[in-house]
Amino acid sequence: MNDARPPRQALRTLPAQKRIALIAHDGKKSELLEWAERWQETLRQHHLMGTGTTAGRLTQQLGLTVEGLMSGPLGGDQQIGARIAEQKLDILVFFWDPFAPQPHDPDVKALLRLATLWNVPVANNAASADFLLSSPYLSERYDMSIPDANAWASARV
Ligand SMILES: O=C(CO)COP(=O)(O)O
Repeated sequence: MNDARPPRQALRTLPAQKRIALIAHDGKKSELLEWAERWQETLRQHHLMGTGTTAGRLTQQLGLTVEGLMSGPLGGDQQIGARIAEQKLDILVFFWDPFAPQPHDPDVKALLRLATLWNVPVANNAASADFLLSSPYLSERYDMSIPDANAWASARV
């Protein structure tokens, strides 16, 4: 089995104003909307993005400005994953539904894998999202470790 791993870690500093992705599967959308309503004043201070339907609901029901990407089953999870790989996302709030298999389950798994790999803070439910948004790091710069992509590439040529 290939067990290659990045040989070194690099430093990444998250900005004080965070780029936050908000995503919910259909069975969890009302829960996310309720949660976001409670946190809307805090959320307004950051840059928000989301998969198509989730972003549309947040804008329509709460008046939040949310950059809407493609709907999840059409590639939205992959777009958020690409933001992570490019260090353009700081926090992921993803209420995925443990009771409903999704047609795009491989995309969901890929997104969660990239978030873990790149050390992105993730909340999968309302309680973990409460903890994340009440962290003092939310409104401060924050230093963290990520895989050193250059060291990884040069170790493999
Ligand atoms: O399916 C999703 C995440 O996997 C969410 O997509 P929508 O926000 O477009 O419903």
